[in-house]
Amino acid sequence: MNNNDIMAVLGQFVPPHWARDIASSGVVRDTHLAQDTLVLKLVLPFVDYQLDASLRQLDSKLCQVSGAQRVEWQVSVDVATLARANDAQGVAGVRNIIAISSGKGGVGKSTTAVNVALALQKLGARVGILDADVYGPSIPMMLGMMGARPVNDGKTMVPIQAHGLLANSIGFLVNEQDATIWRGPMASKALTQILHETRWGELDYLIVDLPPGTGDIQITISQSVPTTAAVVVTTPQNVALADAVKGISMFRKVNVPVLGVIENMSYHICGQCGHQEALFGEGGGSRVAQKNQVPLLGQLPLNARIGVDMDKGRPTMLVEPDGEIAEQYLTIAARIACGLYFSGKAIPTSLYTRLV
Ligand SMILES: Nc1ncnc2c1ncn2[C@@H]1O[C@H](COP(=O)(O)OP(=O)(O)OP(=O)(O)O)[C@@H](O)[C@H]1O
Repeated sequence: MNNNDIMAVLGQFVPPHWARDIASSGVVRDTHLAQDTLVLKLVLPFVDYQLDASLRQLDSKLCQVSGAQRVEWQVSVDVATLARANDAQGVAGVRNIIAISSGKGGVGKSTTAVNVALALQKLGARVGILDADVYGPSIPMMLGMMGARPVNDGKTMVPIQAHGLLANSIGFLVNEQDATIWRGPMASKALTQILHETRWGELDYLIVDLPPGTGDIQITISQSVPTTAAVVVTTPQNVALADAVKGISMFRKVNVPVLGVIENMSYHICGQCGHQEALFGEGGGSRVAQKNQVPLLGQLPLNARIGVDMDKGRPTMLVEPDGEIAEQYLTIAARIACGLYFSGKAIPTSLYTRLV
């Protein structure tokens, strides 16, 4: 067996969502023949969705060049730490922080943040979620954890565990009325404290649900969280799209890379006849994405079940894990994870130092 022939086959294949082919992505750790089986060991620095199926397309070619009868793919994940925006110092144990934002309120940013976090987890990552929406923390409700209180030893907090996610929110710590009167610097100070004083353990991705808008408060918070990259959620209405553009430019001003745009409530599917209708116009999200040279990461339907279930603390990813909507969240999560890796610069993952 000639290894160069095998790498040549792998070098011609770019899996969906990837920016480079398998050979030049540096993920191939070992190739060897075990009797009539070609064993290929890959270690991915990001989580992916449905990679196995696409790798299978290479089997016959690989058998041809290696003389093997079958191919065994051994794929595992060790998520890389990517350089943070502005080379900011990281949070102990947290490899990557992804901010989810929206220029406008009520577009489904928190709904998307929770479902994307659960999707990343389903793809094999260790995931946390930080509710930075100081003026309307909705993560406790969306995770079905209203009234929960993180255990506090005076210095650090143990995050709330919900459906396998580690979560913290201002909503777990103070009354909503108290938070809403905070001004920008106080809100961002409180948030920085929560971020650094939570015992996150080891996380591959920490999803941060930012407050909606593009004003001073959002800028201060974006700068006080050592973000790796951001995602902008919008709906297709013109007003929301205009604010999404503002969101993208806000992140660019503070040098935070934007991984792409998610269009929520893109179209409505009639519960009776299945008819699909673009209630708020078509193509808005993709126009914004194209114009600003970022990918459109996905389009989610306006679906009463997403809203009703979420408001009861039952995210769609959990209620219908094998449904069409879950599949869309999984694809979006894979695009985010791949985009983060291929657009960033991997840095050494520092050893987890326990906060004491
Ligand atoms: N795709 C969807 N289909 C139907 N309902 C949705 C969808 N996405 C979100 N919703 C519902 O819309 C409402 C607003 O969603 P959410 O709280 O996630 O928005 P938001 O952008 O985070 O709002 P804000 O930041 O202003 O608090 C919620 O009741 C939620 O359940």
